[in-house]
Amino acid sequence: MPTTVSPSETAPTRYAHHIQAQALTVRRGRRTAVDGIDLNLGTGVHGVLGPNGAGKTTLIRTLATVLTPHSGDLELLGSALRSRGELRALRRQLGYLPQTFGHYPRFTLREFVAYMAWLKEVPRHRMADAVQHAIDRVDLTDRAEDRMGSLSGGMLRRAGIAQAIVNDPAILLLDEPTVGLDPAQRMEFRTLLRDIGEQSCVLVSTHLVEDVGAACAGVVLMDEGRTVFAGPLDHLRAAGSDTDQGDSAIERGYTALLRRHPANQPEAGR
Ligand SMILES: Nc1ncnc2c1ncn2[C@@H]1O[C@H](COP(=O)(O)OP(=O)(O)OP(=O)(O)O)[C@@H](O)[C@H]1O
Repeated sequence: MPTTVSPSETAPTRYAHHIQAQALTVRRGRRTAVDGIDLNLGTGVHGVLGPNGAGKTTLIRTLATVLTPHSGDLELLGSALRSRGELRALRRQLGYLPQTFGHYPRFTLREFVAYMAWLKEVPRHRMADAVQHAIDRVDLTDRAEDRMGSLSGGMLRRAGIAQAIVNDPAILLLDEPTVGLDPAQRMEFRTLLRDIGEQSCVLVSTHLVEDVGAACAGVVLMDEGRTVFAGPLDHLRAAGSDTDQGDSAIERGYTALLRRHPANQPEAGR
Protein backbone atom coordinates (compact mmCIF):
# COMPACT_ATOMS: atom_id res chain seq x y z
CA MET A 1 0.00 0.00 0.00
CA PRO A 2 1.47 3.44 -0.88
CA THR A 3 2.38 5.64 2.06
CA THR A 4 2.55 9.42 2.17
CA VAL A 5 5.93 10.82 3.12
CA SER A 6 6.16 14.45 4.18
CA PRO A 7 9.20 16.61 3.28
CA SER A 8 10.17 16.73 6.96
CA GLU A 9 10.48 12.94 7.01
CA THR A 10 12.82 12.86 4.03
CA ALA A 11 14.90 15.92 4.97
CA PRO A 12 18.36 15.11 6.35
CA THR A 13 17.70 16.62 9.76
CA ARG A 14 19.09 15.82 13.17
CA TYR A 15 16.11 17.23 15.02
CA ALA A 16 12.49 16.25 15.51
CA HIS A 17 11.14 19.78 15.14
CA HIS A 18 12.49 23.00 13.68
CA ILE A 19 11.34 24.91 16.74
CA GLN A 20 11.32 23.24 20.16
CA ALA A 21 10.56 25.24 23.27
CA GLN A 22 9.97 24.06 26.79
CA ALA A 23 8.76 26.32 29.56
CA LEU A 24 10.06 29.26 27.53
CA THR A 25 9.81 32.47 29.50
CA VAL A 26 10.74 35.93 28.25
CA ARG A 27 10.59 39.12 30.27
CA ARG A 28 10.05 42.58 28.82
CA GLY A 29 10.70 45.25 31.41
CA ARG A 30 8.80 44.14 34.50
CA ARG A 31 6.38 42.02 32.51
CA THR A 32 6.53 38.33 31.74
CA ALA A 33 5.60 38.68 28.08
CA VAL A 34 6.04 34.98 27.27
CA ASP A 35 5.15 32.84 30.24
CA GLY A 36 6.46 29.28 30.22
CA ILE A 37 5.26 28.10 26.84
CA ASP A 38 5.94 24.76 25.15
CA LEU A 39 6.13 24.53 21.36
CA ASN A 40 7.04 21.83 18.87
CA LEU A 41 6.80 23.10 15.31
CA GLY A 42 8.01 21.45 12.13
CA THR A 43 7.61 22.16 8.42
CA GLY A 44 4.43 23.94 7.37
CA VAL A 45 2.83 27.32 7.92
CA HIS A 46 1.78 28.07 11.49
CA GLY A 47 -0.26 31.13 12.43
CA VAL A 48 0.29 32.91 15.74
CA LEU A 49 -2.93 34.49 16.92
CA GLY A 50 -3.94 36.34 20.06
CA PRO A 51 -5.25 39.62 21.39
CA ASN A 52 -3.11 42.74 21.72
CA GLY A 53 -0.35 42.22 24.25
CA ALA A 54 -0.66 38.41 24.14
CA GLY A 55 3.10 38.04 23.56
CA LYS A 56 3.15 37.24 19.84
CA THR A 57 5.84 39.75 18.89
CA THR A 58 7.93 38.83 21.92
CA LEU A 59 7.75 35.16 20.97
CA ILE A 60 8.68 35.86 17.34
CA ARG A 61 11.57 38.14 18.36
CA THR A 62 12.85 35.48 20.75
CA LEU A 63 12.73 32.82 18.03
CA ALA A 64 14.53 35.29 15.75
CA THR A 65 17.29 35.40 18.42
CA VAL A 66 16.77 39.13 18.92
CA LEU A 67 15.61 38.64 22.53
CA THR A 68 17.17 36.25 25.04
CA PRO A 69 14.87 34.00 27.07
CA HIS A 70 14.75 34.55 30.81
CA SER A 71 14.34 30.80 31.43
CA GLY A 72 13.28 27.56 29.79
CA ASP A 73 14.76 25.64 26.88
CA LEU A 74 14.82 26.66 23.26
CA GLU A 75 16.22 24.66 20.36
CA LEU A 76 16.13 25.94 16.80
CA LEU A 77 17.06 23.46 14.07
CA GLY A 78 18.36 21.21 16.81
CA SER A 79 20.73 23.83 18.17
CA ALA A 80 20.54 25.10 21.74
CA LEU A 81 22.43 28.23 20.63
CA ARG A 82 24.99 28.05 23.41
CA SER A 83 27.89 29.54 21.48
CA ARG A 84 28.44 32.43 19.07
CA GLY A 85 29.28 29.90 16.37
CA GLU A 86 25.95 28.10 16.84
CA LEU A 87 24.09 31.41 16.77
CA ARG A 88 25.85 32.51 13.60
CA ALA A 89 25.19 29.18 11.88
CA LEU A 90 21.53 29.37 12.83
CA ARG A 91 21.12 32.95 11.60
CA ARG A 92 22.21 31.84 8.13
CA GLN A 93 19.13 29.64 8.09
CA LEU A 94 16.68 32.12 9.61
CA GLY A 95 14.41 34.58 7.85
CA TYR A 96 12.78 37.31 9.90
CA LEU A 97 10.41 40.12 9.04
CA PRO A 98 9.91 42.39 12.07
CA GLN A 99 6.78 44.50 12.50
CA THR A 100 8.83 47.51 11.44
CA PHE A 101 12.23 47.33 9.84
CA GLY A 102 14.91 49.90 9.18
CA HIS A 103 16.36 50.53 5.75
CA TYR A 104 18.41 53.12 3.94
CA PRO A 105 15.98 55.05 1.73
CA ARG A 106 18.74 55.72 -0.81
CA PHE A 107 19.44 52.02 -1.35
CA THR A 108 17.71 50.53 -4.35
CA LEU A 109 15.50 47.55 -3.63
CA ARG A 110 18.12 45.27 -5.18
CA GLU A 111 20.87 46.80 -3.01
CA PHE A 112 18.72 46.41 0.11
CA VAL A 113 17.97 42.73 -0.52
CA ALA A 114 21.61 42.08 -1.49
CA TYR A 115 22.82 43.77 1.68
CA MET A 116 20.54 41.56 3.79
CA ALA A 117 21.73 38.50 1.84
CA TRP A 118 25.33 39.50 2.57
CA LEU A 119 24.51 39.82 6.31
CA LYS A 120 23.06 36.32 6.19
CA GLU A 121 26.24 35.07 4.53
CA VAL A 122 24.58 33.89 1.32
CA PRO A 123 27.55 32.55 -0.70
CA ARG A 124 28.93 35.09 -3.17
CA HIS A 125 28.40 32.86 -6.21
CA ARG A 126 24.69 32.46 -5.36
CA MET A 127 24.07 36.07 -4.34
CA ALA A 128 22.82 37.64 -7.60
CA ASP A 129 20.41 34.78 -8.35
CA ALA A 130 19.15 34.62 -4.77
CA VAL A 131 18.43 38.37 -4.75
CA GLN A 132 16.67 38.27 -8.11
CA HIS A 133 14.60 35.23 -7.09
CA ALA A 134 13.50 36.86 -3.82
CA ILE A 135 12.49 40.07 -5.61
CA ASP A 136 10.59 38.08 -8.25
CA ARG A 137 8.77 36.06 -5.60
CA VAL A 138 7.30 39.19 -4.02
CA ASP A 139 6.34 40.54 -7.43
CA LEU A 140 8.63 43.59 -7.36
CA THR A 141 10.72 42.69 -10.42
CA ASP A 142 9.96 45.95 -12.20
CA ARG A 143 10.88 48.03 -9.11
CA ALA A 144 14.24 46.35 -8.40
CA GLU A 145 16.30 49.43 -9.37
CA ASP A 146 14.01 51.92 -7.57
CA ARG A 147 15.15 53.49 -4.33
CA MET A 148 13.59 52.12 -1.13
CA GLY A 149 12.43 55.65 -0.26
CA SER A 150 10.25 55.73 -3.36
CA LEU A 151 8.32 52.51 -2.62
CA SER A 152 4.75 52.54 -1.29
CA GLY A 153 3.94 51.11 2.16
CA GLY A 154 2.73 47.82 0.71
CA MET A 155 5.77 47.56 -1.57
CA LEU A 156 8.07 48.19 1.40
CA ARG A 157 6.36 45.35 3.23
CA ARG A 158 7.00 43.12 0.21
CA ALA A 159 10.63 44.29 0.16
CA GLY A 160 10.76 43.18 3.80
CA ILE A 161 9.41 39.78 2.84
CA ALA A 162 12.01 39.55 0.03
CA GLN A 163 14.89 40.11 2.46
CA ALA A 164 13.39 37.54 4.84
CA ILE A 165 13.33 34.79 2.20
CA VAL A 166 16.52 35.65 0.27
CA ASN A 167 18.53 32.92 2.03
CA ASP A 168 15.85 30.21 1.56
CA PRO A 169 15.45 30.00 5.34
CA ALA A 170 14.66 26.75 7.13
CA ILE A 171 12.76 28.85 9.70
CA LEU A 172 10.83 31.89 8.48
CA LEU A 173 9.39 34.27 11.09
CA LEU A 174 6.97 36.94 9.94
CA ASP A 175 5.42 39.53 12.24
CA GLU A 176 2.25 41.01 10.72
CA PRO A 177 3.47 40.49 7.17
CA THR A 178 0.25 41.38 5.35
CA VAL A 179 -0.31 44.81 6.92
CA GLY A 180 -0.57 47.29 4.04
CA LEU A 181 -0.85 44.68 1.28
CA ASP A 182 -3.74 45.07 -1.16
CA PRO A 183 -6.15 42.10 -1.56
CA ALA A 184 -4.45 40.77 -4.71
CA GLN A 185 -1.03 40.92 -3.05
CA ARG A 186 -2.36 39.20 0.07
CA MET A 187 -3.59 36.31 -2.06
CA GLU A 188 -0.21 36.12 -3.83
CA PHE A 189 1.48 36.22 -0.47
CA ARG A 190 -0.57 33.32 0.90
CA THR A 191 0.45 31.23 -2.11
CA LEU A 192 4.09 32.15 -1.47
CA LEU A 193 3.73 31.15 2.20
CA ARG A 194 2.22 27.77 1.35
CA ASP A 195 5.02 27.22 -1.15
CA ILE A 196 7.76 28.05 1.40
CA GLY A 197 5.96 25.96 4.04
CA GLU A 198 6.45 22.83 1.90
CA GLN A 199 10.12 22.78 2.93
CA SER A 200 10.44 25.20 5.85
CA CYS A 201 8.89 26.02 9.18
CA VAL A 202 6.98 29.28 8.76
CA LEU A 203 5.57 31.18 11.73
CA VAL A 204 3.26 34.10 10.96
CA SER A 205 1.94 36.46 13.58
CA THR A 206 -1.24 38.14 12.43
CA HIS A 207 -4.53 39.68 13.48
CA LEU A 208 -6.07 38.71 10.17
CA VAL A 209 -7.93 35.50 10.76
CA GLU A 210 -8.67 35.09 7.03
CA ASP A 211 -4.90 34.95 6.35
CA VAL A 212 -4.63 32.11 8.83
CA GLY A 213 -7.60 30.32 7.26
CA ALA A 214 -6.09 30.58 3.80
CA ALA A 215 -2.44 29.89 4.46
CA CYS A 216 -1.88 28.08 7.76
CA ALA A 217 -2.18 24.40 8.59
CA GLY A 218 -1.47 24.96 12.26
CA VAL A 219 -2.22 27.63 14.82
CA VAL A 220 -0.64 28.82 18.04
CA LEU A 221 -3.15 30.86 20.01
CA MET A 222 -1.66 33.00 22.77
CA ASP A 223 -3.11 35.04 25.60
CA GLU A 224 -1.24 36.84 28.37
CA GLY A 225 2.02 35.18 27.43
CA ARG A 226 0.63 31.65 27.54
CA THR A 227 -0.36 29.17 24.87
CA VAL A 228 -4.11 28.76 24.92
CA PHE A 229 -4.05 26.33 21.99
CA ALA A 230 -1.47 24.85 19.65
CA GLY A 231 -2.63 22.47 16.99
CA PRO A 232 -4.21 21.98 13.58
CA LEU A 233 -6.41 24.72 12.16
CA ASP A 234 -9.32 22.29 11.92
CA HIS A 235 -9.27 21.79 15.69
CA LEU A 236 -9.47 25.55 16.18
CA ARG A 237 -12.38 25.72 13.73
CA ALA A 238 -14.17 22.92 15.59
CA ALA A 239 -13.69 24.54 19.02
CA GLY A 240 -16.39 27.17 18.54
CA SER A 241 -20.16 26.97 18.43
CA ASP A 242 -22.96 29.14 17.02
CA THR A 243 -23.22 30.97 20.34
CA ASP A 244 -19.59 32.14 20.16
CA GLN A 245 -18.80 35.54 18.71
CA GLY A 246 -17.32 35.61 15.23
CA ASP A 247 -18.09 35.77 11.52
CA SER A 248 -16.30 32.55 10.63
CA ALA A 249 -15.62 29.16 12.21
CA ILE A 250 -12.04 30.26 12.93
CA GLU A 251 -13.17 33.44 14.69
CA ARG A 252 -15.74 31.48 16.72
CA GLY A 253 -13.09 28.92 17.68
CA TYR A 254 -10.71 31.74 18.61
CA THR A 255 -13.34 33.35 20.87
CA ALA A 256 -14.33 30.04 22.46
CA LEU A 257 -10.78 28.94 23.26
CA LEU A 258 -9.83 32.31 24.75
CA ARG A 259 -12.99 32.33 26.86
CA ARG A 260 -12.43 28.78 28.10
CA HIS A 261 -8.80 29.31 29.04
CA PRO A 262 -8.39 29.11 32.85
CA ALA A 263 -6.72 32.52 32.96
CA ASN A 264 -9.91 34.06 31.57
CA GLN A 265 -12.32 32.39 34.01
CA PRO A 266 -13.79 34.64 36.73
CA GLU A 267 -12.46 32.35 39.49
CA ALA A 268 -8.90 33.01 38.29
CA GLY A 269 -9.27 36.14 40.41
CA ARG A 270 -8.36 38.66 37.77
N1 LIG B 1 9.98 46.85 25.53
C1 LIG B 1 9.02 46.51 26.38
N2 LIG B 1 9.04 46.94 27.65
C2 LIG B 1 8.08 46.60 28.54
N3 LIG B 1 7.03 45.81 28.22
C3 LIG B 1 6.95 45.36 26.98
C4 LIG B 1 7.93 45.68 25.98
N4 LIG B 1 7.58 45.07 24.83
C5 LIG B 1 6.44 44.40 25.09
N5 LIG B 1 6.07 44.58 26.36
C6 LIG B 1 4.87 44.00 27.01
O1 LIG B 1 4.90 42.60 26.80
C7 LIG B 1 3.57 42.12 26.56
C8 LIG B 1 3.55 41.38 25.22
O2 LIG B 1 3.79 42.31 24.17
P1 LIG B 1 3.90 41.85 22.66
O3 LIG B 1 4.28 43.05 21.86
O4 LIG B 1 4.76 40.66 22.58
O5 LIG B 1 2.38 41.42 22.35
P2 LIG B 1 1.64 41.17 20.97
O6 LIG B 1 0.82 39.95 21.16
O7 LIG B 1 2.62 41.15 19.85
O8 LIG B 1 0.70 42.44 20.86
P3 LIG B 1 0.08 43.21 19.59
O9 LIG B 1 -0.96 42.29 19.02
O10 LIG B 1 -0.53 44.42 20.22
O11 LIG B 1 1.20 43.52 18.64
C9 LIG B 1 2.67 43.34 26.61
O12 LIG B 1 2.09 43.40 27.89
C10 LIG B 1 3.60 44.49 26.37
O13 LIG B 1 3.13 45.66 27.00
